[in-house]
Amino acid sequence: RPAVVPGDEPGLPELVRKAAALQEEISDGAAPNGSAQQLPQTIIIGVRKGGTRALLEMLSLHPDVAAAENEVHFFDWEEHYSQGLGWYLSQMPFSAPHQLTVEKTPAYFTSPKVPERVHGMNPAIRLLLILRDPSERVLPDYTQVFYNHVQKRKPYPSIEEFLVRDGRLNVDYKALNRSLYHLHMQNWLRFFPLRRIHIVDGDRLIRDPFPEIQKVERFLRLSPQINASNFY
Ligand SMILES: Nc1ncnc2c1ncn2[C@@H]1O[C@H](COP(=O)(O)OS(=O)(=O)O)[C@@H](OP(=O)(O)O)[C@H]1O
Repeated sequence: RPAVVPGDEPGLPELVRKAAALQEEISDGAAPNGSAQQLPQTIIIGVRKGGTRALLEMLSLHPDVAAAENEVHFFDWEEHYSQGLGWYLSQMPFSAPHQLTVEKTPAYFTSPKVPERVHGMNPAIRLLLILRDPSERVLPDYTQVFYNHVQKRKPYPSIEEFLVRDGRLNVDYKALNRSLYHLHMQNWLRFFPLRRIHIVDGDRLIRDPFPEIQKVERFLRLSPQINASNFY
């Protein structure tokens, strides 16, 4: 249970006013077809290697969704966060007023400062979190770094050397620590009630994506537009 359950709406009118002012400043009247950049109304916060790219691509099938192509790293990288919401807005795609803007940055889930910062932007935001079997997830997390080293012809320790230290599981190993979902979840629940966080089952998303995507549509209050025939 969250220690603090903030009310949903306080601060929102102020945010909307700020965002409108920023949009005007940034889009400079040059937006195509009356579209504009909007701050995201939903964020895929993680987990790294959980299937975040697949989820974003699937969600992009919906005509009322506009997705930022790249990982923005606004709330977790100081050099971005220090530039303020205007910078964040400038990273968003142009969208029609009825569209939802979404960005995905998997590192948000495990960055302790991020929940408070996201809450500061919009306490009513809807968060998407895709999780998969935590022990399986560690492997691609290790493998990505391993391959980076191989490409540069640099040596890299075996995964066993990272996972076990002094005969015990090494929870300080980053790839393993990211799989300790309950620890990271506690940070989010201090700022957001559980009903604001929709958890996608990443293992099911691979086996049978359509039902998982239908749940996401309902959570985001999108009309049901994605079909079973979109998946083959
Ligand atoms: N439908 C579908 N299509 C393609 N890939 C899928 C899909 N569902 C899940 N996955 C698996 O997602 C893993 C990559 O996760 P992310 O996109 O979150 O990675 S990253 O954090 O952005 O680097 C990556 O896992 P590994 O194969 O274990 O590396 C993908 O296989």
